[in-house]
Amino acid sequence: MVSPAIALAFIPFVVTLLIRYRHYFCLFYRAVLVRRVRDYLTGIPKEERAFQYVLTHTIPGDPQHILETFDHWSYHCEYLSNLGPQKAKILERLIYEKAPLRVLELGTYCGYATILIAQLLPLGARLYTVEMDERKAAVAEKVIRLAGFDDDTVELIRGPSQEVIPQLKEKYGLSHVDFIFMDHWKRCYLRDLQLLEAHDLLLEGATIVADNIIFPGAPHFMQYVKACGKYKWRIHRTSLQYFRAIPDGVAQLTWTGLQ
Ligand SMILES: C[S@@+](CC[C@H](N)C(=O)[O-])C[C@H]1O[C@@H](n2cnc3c(N)ncnc32)[C@H](O)[C@@H]1O
Repeated sequence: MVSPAIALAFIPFVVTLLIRYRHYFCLFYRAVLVRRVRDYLTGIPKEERAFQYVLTHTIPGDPQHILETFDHWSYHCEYLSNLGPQKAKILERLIYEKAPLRVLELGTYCGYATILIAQLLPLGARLYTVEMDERKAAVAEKVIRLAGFDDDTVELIRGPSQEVIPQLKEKYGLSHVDFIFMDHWKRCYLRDLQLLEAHDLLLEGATIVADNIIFPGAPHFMQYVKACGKYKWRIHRTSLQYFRAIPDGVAQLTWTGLQ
């Protein structure tokens, strides 16, 4: 049995922890607890609820308006792990600068970054986006079509990245990519980067953008990038989507072509 005096001594420690990490608790509350309760009460998955809101509040065929509607939902209703408006500016600038023709996105989710990228692509460019979760892919498909993009501009590939990447050349006719946006599970970043290298999919000078490099972080991926000598890299410091108080970063790599 813990004596009341010892228990009392812990109170300042617990209070300090709660104050210091309040934003992370808030994230856990919004992203996990609220989601579970609403999933249970409505019987509809969170991403489908978000889509129903977007469908009734947005202008079809206007990708920018769809993005704003998603942002409104994520700020005011339920947290979604979309790229969000701050990081969108970083990605937007890079797409403008690089004007890529063959883009690969790993982790489509609801299609937020997909339509952000697709609306900025030069004429004749194509975006391949990979999602392994069938329910999320179904929502993304509806969002992509709602934004007005057809199969020639955006191809949604259903399946885990580790199975899709080795098939990109033969099955999807994608000989090389010049821009990659990695935003799937962070533990897959390193494996998939090495898969892209092994299957000779990276065009010299290709840009790879990897989200959530600080929170939750991808330390093995960054260690490899820094040590292997095959990439030039930099980190764009920003904050977690829809949580300005939680620091995060987006990594920008350039493939030098050196094996
Ligand atoms: C953070 S969300 C992506 C957000 C999206 N890029 C956006 O900005 O709107 C991560 C998504 O990656 C998907 N995912 C995770 N690991 C994957 C893998 N190995 N292959 C394909 N999809 C994956 C998850 O199902 C989830 O939908």
